[in-house]
Amino acid sequence: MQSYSSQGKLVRNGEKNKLVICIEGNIASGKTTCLEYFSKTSNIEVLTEPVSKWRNVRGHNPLGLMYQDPTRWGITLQTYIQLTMLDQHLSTIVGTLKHCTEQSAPMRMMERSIYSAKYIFVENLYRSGKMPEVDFAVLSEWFEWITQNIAIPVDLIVYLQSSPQTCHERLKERCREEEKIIPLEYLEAIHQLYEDWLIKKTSFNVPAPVLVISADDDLQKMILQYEENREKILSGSNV
Ligand SMILES: Nc1ncnc2c1ncn2[C@@H]1O[C@H](COP(=O)(O)OP(=O)(O)O)[C@@H](O)[C@H]1O
Ligand SMILES: Nc1ccn([C@H]2C[C@H](O)[C@@H](COP(=O)(O)O)O2)c(=O)n1
Repeated sequence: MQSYSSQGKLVRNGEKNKLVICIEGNIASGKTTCLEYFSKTSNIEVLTEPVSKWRNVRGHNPLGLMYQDPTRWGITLQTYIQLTMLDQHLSTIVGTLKHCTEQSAPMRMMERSIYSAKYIFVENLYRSGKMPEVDFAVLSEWFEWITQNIAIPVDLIVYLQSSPQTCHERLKERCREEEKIIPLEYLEAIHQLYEDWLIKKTSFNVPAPVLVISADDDLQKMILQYEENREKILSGSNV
């Protein structure tokens, strides 16, 4: 079922009252770990990035191909990521949420968003000279059509702000096959784009208030920070 917003954008039925929180941050900054922690909370639907799809679409691995040859495969991966992120933004809550009551509206916590896919990763490929101008133009046309015609509400962005060095250490520990060739400079470029977007707010539209959590700490300290910020996060507020 669908309807239209006051701006004429397509809206999925029943989506209007649901809080949407996006967890943003560099590669291996701890987003999935954060989502796992909050998945134990009642009434939260957690959506991690569909990385398994990016590694296997009908037997092909666009994530691996992109790291091997970004100029050739960047558009392939990013087109697919844009589709899968849109699918996540629009998907309806599945299954029964733990202890869901009528008084407390269900909440969705997502890893990243269609916005960071474009403003961070596509932008990085383009600025670093690894995405041909025509590929960038086509992706931009798609992104603009989607965001102008479909309501993609986000209520709060939680930015896990971490140093590129920390991410590099964690990435090596996680040891995802495709990512073994990622140099520190790549994480530095992604970090800078995130800072310009969410901290300095000088690059692109920020679709929601931003709550910044420093993410260089060990796991125990991160849990303390999540608890300190729990109320803000669950009410979709950064103040
Ligand atoms: N606060 C932390 N301290 C140390 N290691 C961490 C911390 N948070 C996550 N990790 C580890 O770092 C790696 C990347 O974390 P992950 O949550 O997968 O990051 P992301 O989802 O942002 O890519 C994983 O191996 C994870 O176990
Ligand atoms: N738009 C995107 C989003 C993610 N990636 C890459 C970066 C990582 O190698 C992998 C998963 O990210 P993580 O959750 O570990 O931060 O996908 C990309 O290239 N473009």
